[in-house]
Amino acid sequence: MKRGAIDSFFKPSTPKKPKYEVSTSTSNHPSYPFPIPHLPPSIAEQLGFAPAEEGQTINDQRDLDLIYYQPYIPSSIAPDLFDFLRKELFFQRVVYNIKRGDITTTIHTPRFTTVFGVDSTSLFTSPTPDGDGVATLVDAQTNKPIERTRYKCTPRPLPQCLDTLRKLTQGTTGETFNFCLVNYYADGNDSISYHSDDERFLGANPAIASFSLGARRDFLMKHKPVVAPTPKDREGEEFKVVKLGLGSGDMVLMRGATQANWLHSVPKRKGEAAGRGRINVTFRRALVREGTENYYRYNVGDGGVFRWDEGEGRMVDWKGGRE
Ligand SMILES: O=C(O)CCC(=O)C(=O)O
Ligand SMILES: [Fe+2]
Repeated sequence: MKRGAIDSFFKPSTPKKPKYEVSTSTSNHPSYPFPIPHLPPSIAEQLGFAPAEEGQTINDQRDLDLIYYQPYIPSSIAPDLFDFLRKELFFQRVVYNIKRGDITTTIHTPRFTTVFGVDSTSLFTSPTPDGDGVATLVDAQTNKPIERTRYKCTPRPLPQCLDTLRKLTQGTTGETFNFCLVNYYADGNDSISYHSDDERFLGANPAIASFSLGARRDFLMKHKPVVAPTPKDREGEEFKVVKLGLGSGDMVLMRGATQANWLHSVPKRKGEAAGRGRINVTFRRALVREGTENYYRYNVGDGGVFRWDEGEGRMVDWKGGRE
């Protein structure tokens, strides 16, 4: 008997992770660099059991209104959903300039991003059920194709895989979403700094559903500085930093007064999970065109497309199929 055979006889066999079966149907659109396969049937089927756990309300500090699903995506499919999205979506690494007075600063977004969706003034017609049809952008009121000048950017419809998750999330939360932003944090050096998603184009008290897949990362929240106390502010009130160690499959719904009053971030980190990737998927609702322009500007930009390379184990410049 060969040595390896004895080893494998005595070692408890680690079951090979069943790889999902790739769907042959795809979502296509002229704005996509390449087609995106539909959700693998095994993932789609198990999503029927989501949310895997009931949401826990976190509202023990002023203006904080969260529902934390730990997890939302069943643990049986979270690893496959992570692999699928990382492999099948296209990403950008956006660089942009900000001007403050005479000074221009170049910002290198410290993560990969991608975005799909359009604000509520427009909508994409549904493609045919077999997925072969191509969605066209129409006016939400008249249902007529939009004028070419409505957007400077090129809005992209949600692919079936993300639209399935969007509908599920709408059903669970009772909220409506028309945008999907995806972040890929390649390792512990990728991050998002403290900010709030309080843009006017989201309207008052926006609800944002935020999913985590892959490596566990800390999600920190802190109250915005109270500059001019109003009657509802309490003298000397102190806020605690909220720290959620978001694991694969978790979902945080941020709603109510949260965005207006709290900042959130995913800081850089060193150590154990720092070398592994993490995907964040957020669903939001933009009400007006500025939202669409803003989201495409900061999540697509004008640089190249990246795609996951399984052999290299990293995102690589994607040049296929372009003339
Ligand atoms: O990655 C996360 O969990 C947060 C992402 C986020 O805050 C954003 O995209 O606005
Ligand atoms: Fe955010």
